[in-house]
Amino acid sequence: MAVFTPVTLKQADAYLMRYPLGGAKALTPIAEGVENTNYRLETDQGTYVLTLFEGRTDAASLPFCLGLARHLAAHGFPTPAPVLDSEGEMIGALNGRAAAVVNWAAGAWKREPTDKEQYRAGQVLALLHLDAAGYAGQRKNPVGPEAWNALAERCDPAARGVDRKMLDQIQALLPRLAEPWSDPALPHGPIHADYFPDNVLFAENEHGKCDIGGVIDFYFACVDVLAYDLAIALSAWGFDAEGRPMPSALRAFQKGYESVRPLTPAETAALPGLGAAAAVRFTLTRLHDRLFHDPANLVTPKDPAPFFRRLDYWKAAETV
Ligand SMILES: Nc1ncnc2c1ncn2[C@@H]1O[C@H](COP(=O)(O)OP(=O)(O)OP(=O)(O)O)[C@@H](O)[C@H]1O
Ligand SMILES: N[C@@H](CCO)C(=O)O
Repeated sequence: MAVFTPVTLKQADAYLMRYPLGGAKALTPIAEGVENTNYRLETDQGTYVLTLFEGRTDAASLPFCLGLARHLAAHGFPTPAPVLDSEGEMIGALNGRAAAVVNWAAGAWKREPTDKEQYRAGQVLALLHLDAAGYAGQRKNPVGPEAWNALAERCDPAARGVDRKMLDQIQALLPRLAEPWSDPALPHGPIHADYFPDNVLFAENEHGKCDIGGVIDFYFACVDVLAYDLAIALSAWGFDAEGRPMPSALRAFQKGYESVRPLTPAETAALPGLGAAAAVRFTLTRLHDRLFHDPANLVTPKDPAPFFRRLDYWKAAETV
C-alpha cells in the first residue's frame, strides 16, 4: 500500500478549508504507487487525489512538477490538473509533508496494451513534448547521469550475490552511458521521465471510444533530452515482465510517437544508447530501494533484474 503518512478524514477535512472544494466526505487509501502517499478524496464538489510527498520527491521540485501538469492541462493535454487553493497555491503542508490536491482522472492503466494502445501511448508522449515546449519552468533531472554514480556508490557496500554482479556490470558501464548528454544535437525540453503504463490511464471518451484520459505522476518530470523520455517509455512499454523485448509493441509505440513528432537523425542514432541509460537508471533505483527497503512500510520493492535485462536489447540495437 502506498500510504507512508496516514491521514484521517478529520485531518483531510481541516486541510480542505484552504480549498474551494467543500468538506471532505470520504478518504480512501490508494494501494498503487511506491513513491508517495496517495488517497482518493471525495468532497462536496467531486473526486480528487490527495498526495503527501515522501522522501524522493523533494518539495523544492513541486512547483515545477505541478506547474507542468497545470500548463499541459491548460493546453488541452489529457492530464488531471492540480487544484489551486484560495490563495492560488498548489502546494500546502499536511502531517509534516508537502501536500497537493489533484483532480481525479477516471480510467485504468493497461496491463497488456494492444499495439493500437501502444501506438496511442506513443502519440500522447510526443504531444506531451510538443505541448510542454512553451513551459518556462526549469528542473534538472534528479535521477540523471550525475545521480547514477551516487546511487551506485550507496548500493555498493550492501550489494551481494546477483545484486553484486548486476552492480559490478553497471559500474563498468556508467562512464559510457552518460555520453549522449554531451551531444549538443539532441533536443531538450520538459519530459515526464516516468511514462510507464501505470501512469497512463485509459478511459471512455465523449465518443464512447477508449482513449488516454489522464497521464499522471509528474514527480520525476524535468528538463532533459526529449529522446531520453522516448527511450524510458519504450523500455517501460515494450518489454515483458521478464525484461524480454516485444518487437511489435516497440515498433507500434515508436511509430505512434513519430507520427506526431518525427525524430531527428541525431535522435534516431542516440536512441539505443539512451535506452541502455534508461535500463540502468531504473535498475539502479529499484536496486537501491530493494537494498534499503524498510520492512515497516508495506510497499513491495520492484525487481531490478527485468530492467537490467533490457540492456541486452539496447546494446544489440547499438551495434545494428
Ligand atoms: N489524478 C489521479 N486520478 C486518478 N488516479 C490517480 C491520480 N493520481 C494518482 N492516482 C492513482 O494513484 C496511484 C499512485 O499514484 P502515483 O503514480 O502518482 O504514485 P507514486 O507513489 O508516485 O507512484 P509510482 O510508483 O508510479 O511513482 C496511481 O497508480 C493511480 O491508481
Ligand atoms: N516507474 C518506476 C517506479 C516509480 O518511480 C519503476 O517502475 O521502477
